[in-house]
Amino acid sequence: MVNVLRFTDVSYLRNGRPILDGVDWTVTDSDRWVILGPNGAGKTTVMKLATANDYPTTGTVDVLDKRLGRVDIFELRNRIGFVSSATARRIPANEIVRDLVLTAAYSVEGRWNEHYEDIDIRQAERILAEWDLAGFADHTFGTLSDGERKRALIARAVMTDPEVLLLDEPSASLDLGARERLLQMLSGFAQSPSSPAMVMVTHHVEEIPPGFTHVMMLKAGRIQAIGPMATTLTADNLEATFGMPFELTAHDGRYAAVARP
Ligand SMILES: Nc1ncnc2c1ncn2[C@@H]1O[C@H](COP(=O)(O)OP(=O)(O)OP(=O)(O)O)[C@@H](O)[C@H]1O
Repeated sequence: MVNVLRFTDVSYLRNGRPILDGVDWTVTDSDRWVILGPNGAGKTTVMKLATANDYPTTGTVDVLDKRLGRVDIFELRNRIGFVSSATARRIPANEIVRDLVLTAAYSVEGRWNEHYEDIDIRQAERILAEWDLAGFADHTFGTLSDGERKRALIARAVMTDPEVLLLDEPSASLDLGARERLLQMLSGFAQSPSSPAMVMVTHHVEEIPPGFTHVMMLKAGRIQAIGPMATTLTADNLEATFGMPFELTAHDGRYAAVARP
């Protein structure tokens, strides 16, 4: 078991306000984590630290066994897969989907003068098929639906064989069918022993893919509950995190929560 992420007593202050406070969290290579919490709880800030895009104010963050602040973060970022709505905004609308995935191996957006190896081309084709994008390989990113875009960004993120895959609200804005298709794929990916550690931010228990093993529940920058999914995702912890009582049901590894009257 290898530690992929380790937060030790992490705080993150802005304008004198704690955005994160006393966060202790360890992710090992076989873990699949969900970070759940209301708007403004600090979920995206956790992702910023976990992707080496920012530093804690106090406490320490180790990413892939390297202490932030002491390591060349560019070397580290090549080993991290990250998908967020901001990632999508950086992709030119005329980028060809096959190139979008293929160029990840060379850490550039847009295809320039790289000489691609056959092995990379085969890997890109395999990953496109795995994420149900084979039929879109020659399409441009700008013509894809939201669901197809999300899958294309995940395909790009896994192209480099990252040691951790971080997804910030991957199913936000998707219609029911697109969401369910994405969740099925994420669930399959999460359950494969060859997949990297995964961390996914969401607002909704309905969006937790089966196969995710742990949950961190954040409220106002502090951990409200943390641990294995089965024992930590409870109606009581949801109430403590979201500030209202819920009826929580679980069926075949999927969860649903509705307000208790
Ligand atoms: N650099 C910053 N400067 C000032 N305030 C910040 C900064 N970064 C985050 N915040 C504030 O910290 C709080 C937590 O933000 P964050 O984006 O991490 O929350 P979140 O849980 O991801 O929210 P959402 O679910 O709405 O995306 C918010 O109130 C936000 O306005």
